Amino acid sequence: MTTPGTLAELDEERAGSVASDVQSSLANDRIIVVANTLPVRCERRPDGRGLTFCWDEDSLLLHLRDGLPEDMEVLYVGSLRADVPAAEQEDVAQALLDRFRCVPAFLPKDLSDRFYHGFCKQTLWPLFHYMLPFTSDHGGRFDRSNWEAYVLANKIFSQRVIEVLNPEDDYIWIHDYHLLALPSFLRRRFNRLRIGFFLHSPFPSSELYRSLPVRDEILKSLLNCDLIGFHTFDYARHFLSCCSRMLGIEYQSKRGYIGLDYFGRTVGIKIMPVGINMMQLKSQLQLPDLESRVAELRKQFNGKTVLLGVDDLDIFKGINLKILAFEHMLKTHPKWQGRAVLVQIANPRGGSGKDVQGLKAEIEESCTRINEQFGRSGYSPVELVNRTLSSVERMAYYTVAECVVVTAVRDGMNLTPYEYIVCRQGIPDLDGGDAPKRKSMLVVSEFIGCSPSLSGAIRVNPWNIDTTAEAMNESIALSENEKQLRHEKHYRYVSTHDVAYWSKSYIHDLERSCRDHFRRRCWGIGLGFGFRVVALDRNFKKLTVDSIVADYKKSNSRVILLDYDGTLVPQTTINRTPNETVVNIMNALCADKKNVVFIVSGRGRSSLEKWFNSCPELGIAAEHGYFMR
Ligand SMILES: O=P(O)(O)OC[C@H]1O[C@H](O[C@H]2O[C@H](CO)[C@@H](O)[C@H](O)[C@H]2O)[C@H](O)[C@@H](O)[C@@H]1O
Repeated sequence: MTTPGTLAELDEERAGSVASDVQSSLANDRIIVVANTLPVRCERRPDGRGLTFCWDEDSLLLHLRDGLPEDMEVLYVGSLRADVPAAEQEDVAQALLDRFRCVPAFLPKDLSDRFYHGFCKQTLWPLFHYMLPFTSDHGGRFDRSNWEAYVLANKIFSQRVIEVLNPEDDYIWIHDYHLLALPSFLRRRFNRLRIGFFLHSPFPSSELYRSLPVRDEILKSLLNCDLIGFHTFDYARHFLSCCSRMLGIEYQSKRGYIGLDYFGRTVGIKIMPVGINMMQLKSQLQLPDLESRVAELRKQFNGKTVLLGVDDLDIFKGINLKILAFEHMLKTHPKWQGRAVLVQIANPRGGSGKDVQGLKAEIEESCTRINEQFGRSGYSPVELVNRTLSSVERMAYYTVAECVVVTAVRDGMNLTPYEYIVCRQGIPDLDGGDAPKRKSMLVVSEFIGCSPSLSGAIRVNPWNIDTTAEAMNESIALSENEKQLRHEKHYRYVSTHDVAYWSKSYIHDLERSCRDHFRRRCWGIGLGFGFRVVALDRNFKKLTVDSIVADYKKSNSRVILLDYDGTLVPQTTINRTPNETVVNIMNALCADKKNVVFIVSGRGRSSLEKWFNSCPELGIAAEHGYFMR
């Protein structure tokens, strides 16, 4: 289990090495950021003719640009949150490319449903949040057609990438669980492409992950990347143990870097929790609307202590557990009756499936029961806000809240506590009076990615209603001084580990992981007898003999792998024994200390050993690798 200290230390160590040489070597390169959705909002014009677009300022992917070198071009590939009829797609694609450097992937409706609502939301989302998806509630079986739709959708994303790709100069950065199959499609085409991946959701324990029928395909696809990023040490650890148990691939750790060897490449593992966009949040704190909204809320909750929850309406956010814990707190600490209010914002963005409808009904029922039992004139203990709030409204709630409570049963990261801390720092006159005192309190689930980074938060097991109720009581009852100290500690961390810090660190490691792609040279040579040489580089491009000879002379360490039939002897000959020239060439190659030479063949060991008896330095991998000399 990692501690905040060790994670932070690892960050600092790495950040120190985000040196200017890396930044300058990245300048003029281009990065293609691929995610399920583009960081643009679109709306149909009121007259129904065409769409209008603007940047989605709430999108994390939009702000990762802040950590990249200024002159690094960023291109986005992803889908739009809108149905675009086929007749409009070309114009929309052109407009998005020209104005936003965005490349849309249009998926047919049926495919998109089976990809997103099917495999993403019915299989991967529950599994990655520790719920076995193949129970009777979820159809009782693995739906292979949804997986096929997922693969096909990923292929369509890869085609959009390939259309704009410059394989020698571009970096690819793929995001989240929707696109786990994408690296395979890209690597298959471009062996030297620089590919990074970041998983925003949790990666579950191997004991759960192993139940997925397509577990190997997904792991292998991820291993086609050069760098795989996770929010926490635990998610990375689970991934590594899946690779070990399911694929037999072990990792090595050297000077703080973790790597796995896969088909001749080292795949780096990066642990780096994401942060928020400090600049954007700070500028929003200056908005005049915010002040007036804060004043309204202060009036509404005058004399009350506000505990706040801000969650997507999703079954893994533990919203009902929070409401039940609050109810328990009112019972066990009656002094809060009439004085404490839980405001729960339930953002309906998450979806509208059967699960979500059931969850909504359950939450509403709990709220009604608590308000009937403890409410009185002018006091409703639980206020449920069942709509999507603007960022200004959300910030106003943060500003008036004494404590934020996150009881998700699993969440990749969860940035609600971070936003809250910055909002509480931003408004100086929280207490009124002369000396502004900034304070904030957090109760957070131990099952969410931000938990290890927030050492001043009260951590809870959200399934335990009693201890969560106690934590809520403790958080609001703590001394003012203690609340200030915890706030200061959190603010220091959150303000220095923002989204720009995250992307800067990620791209630095991606560059480092890919550096030796261009250092190591690799050819495949087929000798057709009659001595016609066909040499191919890693991208299957034909090479000239001159360029091979030049590279050969330059290199200090060479591995030469030779097939036997069709390479050392003609394919058509009946006598398969190598002639004297071939044996001499083998010995000459082996005599050079810079060379390691192997014959790699499906032939039996006895004939190869006999034929090359006079070449003691020559390696033999016979019988398709079952025998090695
Ligand atoms: O619902 P989706 O469209 O499938 O997207 C899933 C969620 O993506 C975002 O959350 C994820 O990334 C966050 C930042 O790294 C992380 O805090 C969170 O734990 C991840 O699940 C988005 O913020 C959510 O609203 C989406 O539901």
